[in-house]
Amino acid sequence: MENQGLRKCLHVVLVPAPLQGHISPMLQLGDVLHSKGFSIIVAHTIFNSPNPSNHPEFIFLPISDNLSDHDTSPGNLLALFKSINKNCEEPLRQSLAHIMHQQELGDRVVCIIYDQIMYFSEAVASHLKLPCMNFRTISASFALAYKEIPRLLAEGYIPRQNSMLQDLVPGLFPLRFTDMPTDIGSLEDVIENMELSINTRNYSAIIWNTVDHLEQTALAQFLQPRPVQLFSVGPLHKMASPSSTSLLEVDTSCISWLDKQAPRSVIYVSIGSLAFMEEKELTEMAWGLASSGQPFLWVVRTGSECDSEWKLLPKGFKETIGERGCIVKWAPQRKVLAHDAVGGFWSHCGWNSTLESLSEGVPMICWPCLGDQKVNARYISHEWKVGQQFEHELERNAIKQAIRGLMVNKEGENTRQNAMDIMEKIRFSVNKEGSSYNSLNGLAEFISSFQLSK
Ligand SMILES: O=c1ccn([C@@H]2O[C@H](COP(=O)(O)OP(=O)(O)O[C@H]3O[C@H](CO)[C@@H](O)[C@H](O)[C@H]3O)[C@@H](O)[C@H]2O)c(=O)[nH]1
Repeated sequence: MENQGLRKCLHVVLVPAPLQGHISPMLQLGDVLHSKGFSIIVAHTIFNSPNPSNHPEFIFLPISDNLSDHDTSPGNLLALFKSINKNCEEPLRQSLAHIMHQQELGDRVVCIIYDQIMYFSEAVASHLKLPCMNFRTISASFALAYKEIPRLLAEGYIPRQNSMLQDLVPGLFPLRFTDMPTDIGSLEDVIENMELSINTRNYSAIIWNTVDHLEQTALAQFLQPRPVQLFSVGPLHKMASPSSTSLLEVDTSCISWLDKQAPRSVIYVSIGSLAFMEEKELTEMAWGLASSGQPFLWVVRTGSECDSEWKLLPKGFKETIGERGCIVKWAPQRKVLAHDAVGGFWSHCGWNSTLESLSEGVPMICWPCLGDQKVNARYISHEWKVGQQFEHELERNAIKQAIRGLMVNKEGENTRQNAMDIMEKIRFSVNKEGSSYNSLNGLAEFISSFQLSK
């Protein structure tokens, strides 16, 4: 039962991790909770701060972090997460204590919802005697694979010889050892990071940006042997307002270019906010796209030292492709994937991109780069069968064949049909009485109950 009038005075504190793939779903969660009547406080690091002007309905609370010059390249992520957890606890505690003691908020702050990476928030919640909830922006399938690493180590399955990396992992079908998340840092780092998140399990519930239809089995397995209240409320971008959650400036000019392309003819290429292509890989990708014969929209991210994406691309490429290719630094991805002209997505398989593609019925070519992406790619290609995994060296002929295989050849037709079927299931889950819709209402009731029990 909705009780929006009562909720208006209840404030929920969100603590997003300062990375694009984490901030977006947290702001979307804030948006849907706001639509359920709650007031939203976003307690964010100054480093990679979200843009408050995109969300005038939220209160933004900057937390000092000493992170101004931190590097978000993949090799430095674990160090970044450790710095955040070391530096941010006290500033968050002080900022929240301050606003809670202000007359107008009083005891109306009801709970903290924190990104899994921001686990220092648990100590803050405990200090302020607030309940807290853990928010997951990754797939449950990945979380399960990560959680199983100690078992696989104890049973002697990992580390594994290179020649046996294609074997299936016992108990984790369809994953192979090569898909396992043991490359996030050293194996010790993986274990330490995981221990930290397991040991800090004092949260009242997990909120997961996923869909039961896709991940029910992984979710159930993940929750064993210590079940906890779970709300699977994804894909959040389908339930939130379309306000921008982007940290980078979006180039919308590609939409008018897409308007001129034939339905389902365009291959969209993007590898998210963290991964980069090396110069040689960019060259191969460029000539692979050129020789595929398909129109393409390619997000080529430049480092700050290079002001034009074209400077990174091979000589003669621009002239060769003419109007057939559109290159941008950062695209309005959700709009792009929803556009009729887009027929395929060459993706790194970040979880947000995966959910965004599945929600629009766009089949994928999976080119995972880091972290959870190999697990997602395996599920996309072998469980949901909505994509084809690219496992060759990034070389122009292989790229051309993969693109034509998905976009033109007969083999892509089944993949496309599966993607359309999954799109329908996702639409059903976010509509009235669907699993995510119901889960979101359950979450709103759960949060309201914190106030009643005060
Ligand atoms: O030109 C672009 C490219 C991307 N995006 C958006 O950026 C987000 C990218 O998120 P994601 O696909 O999850 O990739 P990453 O940014 O790489 O996200 C990190 O965080 C995710 C969630 O934890 C993980 O699944 C990824 O592996 C990890 O790299 C998506 O919402 C996209 O819509 C744009 O708006 N414009």
